Amino acid sequence: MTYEEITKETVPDWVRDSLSQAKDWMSSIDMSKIKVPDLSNVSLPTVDVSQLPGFKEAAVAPAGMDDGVKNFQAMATAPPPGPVLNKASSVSGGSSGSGGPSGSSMSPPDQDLMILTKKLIEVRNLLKTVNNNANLQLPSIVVIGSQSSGKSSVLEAIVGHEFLPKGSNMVTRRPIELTLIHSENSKEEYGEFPQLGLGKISDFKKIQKTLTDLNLAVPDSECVSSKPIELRIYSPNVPDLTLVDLPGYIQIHSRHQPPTLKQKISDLCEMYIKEPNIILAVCAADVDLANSEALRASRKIDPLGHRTIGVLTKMDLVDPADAVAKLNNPDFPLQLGYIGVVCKAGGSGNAPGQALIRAEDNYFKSHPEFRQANASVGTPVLRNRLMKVLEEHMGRGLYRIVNSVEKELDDARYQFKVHYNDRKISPESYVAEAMDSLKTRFKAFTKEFGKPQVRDQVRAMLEERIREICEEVYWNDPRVNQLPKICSDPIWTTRLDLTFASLTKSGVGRSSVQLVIDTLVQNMEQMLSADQFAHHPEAREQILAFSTEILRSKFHVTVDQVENTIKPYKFEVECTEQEWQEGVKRAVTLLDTTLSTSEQELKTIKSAFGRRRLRNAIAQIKKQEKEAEVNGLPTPVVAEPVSESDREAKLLFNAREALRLQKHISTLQGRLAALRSRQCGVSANKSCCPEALLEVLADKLTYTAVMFIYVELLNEFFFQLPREIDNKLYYDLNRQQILKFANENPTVRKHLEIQERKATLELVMEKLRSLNRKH
Ligand SMILES: Nc1nc2c(ncn2[C@@H]2O[C@H](COP(=O)(O)OP(=O)(O)OP(=O)(O)O)[C@@H](O)[C@H]2O)c(=O)[nH]1
Repeated sequence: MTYEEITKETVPDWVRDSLSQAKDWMSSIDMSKIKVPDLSNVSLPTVDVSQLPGFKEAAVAPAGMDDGVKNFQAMATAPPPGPVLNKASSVSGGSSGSGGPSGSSMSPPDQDLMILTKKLIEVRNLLKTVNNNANLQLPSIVVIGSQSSGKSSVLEAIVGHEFLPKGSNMVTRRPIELTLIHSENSKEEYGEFPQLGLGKISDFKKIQKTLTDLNLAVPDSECVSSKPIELRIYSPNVPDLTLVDLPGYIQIHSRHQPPTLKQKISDLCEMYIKEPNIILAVCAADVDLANSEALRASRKIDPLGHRTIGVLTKMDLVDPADAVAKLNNPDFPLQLGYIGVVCKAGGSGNAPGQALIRAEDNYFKSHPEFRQANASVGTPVLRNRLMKVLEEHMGRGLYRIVNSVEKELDDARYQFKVHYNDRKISPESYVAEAMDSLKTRFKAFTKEFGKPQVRDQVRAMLEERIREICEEVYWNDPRVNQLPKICSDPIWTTRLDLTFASLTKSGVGRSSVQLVIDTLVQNMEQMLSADQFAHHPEAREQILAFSTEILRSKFHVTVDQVENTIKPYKFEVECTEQEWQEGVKRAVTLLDTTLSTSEQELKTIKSAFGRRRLRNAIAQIKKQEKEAEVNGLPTPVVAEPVSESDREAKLLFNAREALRLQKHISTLQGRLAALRSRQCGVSANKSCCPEALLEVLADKLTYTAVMFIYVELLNEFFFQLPREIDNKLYYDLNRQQILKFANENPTVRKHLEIQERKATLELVMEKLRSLNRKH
């Protein structure tokens, strides 16, 4: 391509101007002082323009300049890449020329070569996060070969480190998807297992150990699994490549291995060597190529050898002349050729790296047969060829992948529009929204659960207690109906004091605080079971735990406060006439409800047994009771019948219950009449109307208790809980926990997935378009 052709195309004006300026300067300077690289097949003037005064300033890319322009700068200063299978990379110059695997960083031609591959590897990694659609696959180099053919040694020579599992017990059991990432500006070399999230591993022994463990985790009974292990290696000494190491082909299975193993390995390899992947068929040079399983498999799937590279390992183990002859393998010619390597020099085995490459280079140089035949040999040559072939295949697949990504993107955009009306969310916004809605519901609850509601609860609890006390002390005593006449009798005043004490000393503080706490916890549980929190059991438990924690921390102090403040009522209660009237009213209501409950129970018994039968049975019981009384015997007890079929016993039992209820109803009616009488209209007659006095007392206890429960417990809880929710479930969460929380909700997970897929595909599309233009 001529200078004019180059500049006419996609080059921005400022670059064209700089180059044209450079061209003018060239004619005015002394060419003899300038270093002239070999640009024989380019029609640019043979000059390294970067050496020219003023070029550097002009060529510094302005911020935001895209990679295409940067590439062009590189192209302007470097010799152009040769054809894909450049014979210059044979033993005559290639083994030392293309940058050793563990030597310095890539030389400029390699950098150029790698840009498309690098970008497409990025694209590939992005696509992997979207889905496993076969149409979105970019080519990888798949390494196949018989066991011990030297596959691992070749891969390690390319990487420059020993990191693959070793051992006799079939240690490669899963595909290892290896991505090599050339990190130009860093000296750091490390590996990462993206599926495991172990972070950077700089020790290659550790990488080897992890790989071995992952492989050996496949049980002996299965021996092989198709689940790949992903490994990424970052280094300034590796080219950008994607490789897959597979279990080696076997001839026969051993005693402990499954009989289907041979077939399983073949199937696994066949799955991987399909289009668009490139096949690296590894064969040991000391074995007859006609028997090579790798070549056999590749011939089946790639009969014309368009995408197969043959690698002959162990070249040192055969006569050099024979080795050269094997490289031309006429039985199965490959368009991408054969390359010979020695990955274990001197028989002792060098660690992969510089020393191994030097030893290999020495070996090939020390045998003139290779030089004379201009044979393609050496790991650097192999490495270079892999880069070129991968780039070429990636370039070829570009159009196909652009189309597939476009289709996927259209689909993702459609789904996003139809299902979510293009509404964007983020895991963070979802967490914030979930917490806000919880806090809003909590606030609504605090309004609903004000002092009046708490008071109702505590009062209802004390009413129940009054009922129990009255039943025990008054309503079960037959003399109580004479009370209006005999209430000044000391026996009744003493009883009144006892009743009074049993209410005030019954642990009102503890039980009222516990009652409020139970209600709060119950409400929290209800709140957290509703809506979105139903999807977040862990967060729900956490909120409940710190709610209970706040309440627990306030429990004792609130109980003490309540008990202290109600202490004066343990000795006396003063009340106004107004308060007394209110007390009487409440006592009447209490008796009314108790009365109607008893009446209802009696009615149920009557309708179950019939009035006549019941009357007769009651008469029989009364007779028995009379006889017992006459004879000075205790009242006969009728036990509850065990068998449902014992109808007679059941009747007698219920008759006794009906008798009790009749007496009870009569007592309650008597008490109601007393409470409604003029006698109970004034507070001076307390001992005649104990129910009213207990009601007055309960009211005072309730007001006092609720006041302190509100101040010490509720206010604190209402204030602290929203802050705890913010601190522990919002600010404290790391990115991982936020993602986990959001993904627990299936609706949100789906929304995020489609949104993520769309965003990734848009990014991929952008990268692909820019690459496509450059390509
Ligand atoms: N002499 C010599 N030995 C080699 C060469 N390449 C590999 N070897 C040796 O061959 C043996 C097998 O090599 P590996 O790289 O483990 O072979 P593999 O194909 O990965 O073996 P499996 O993973 O068991 O299938 C090892 O002892 C290597 O040291 C070579 O170029 N020359």
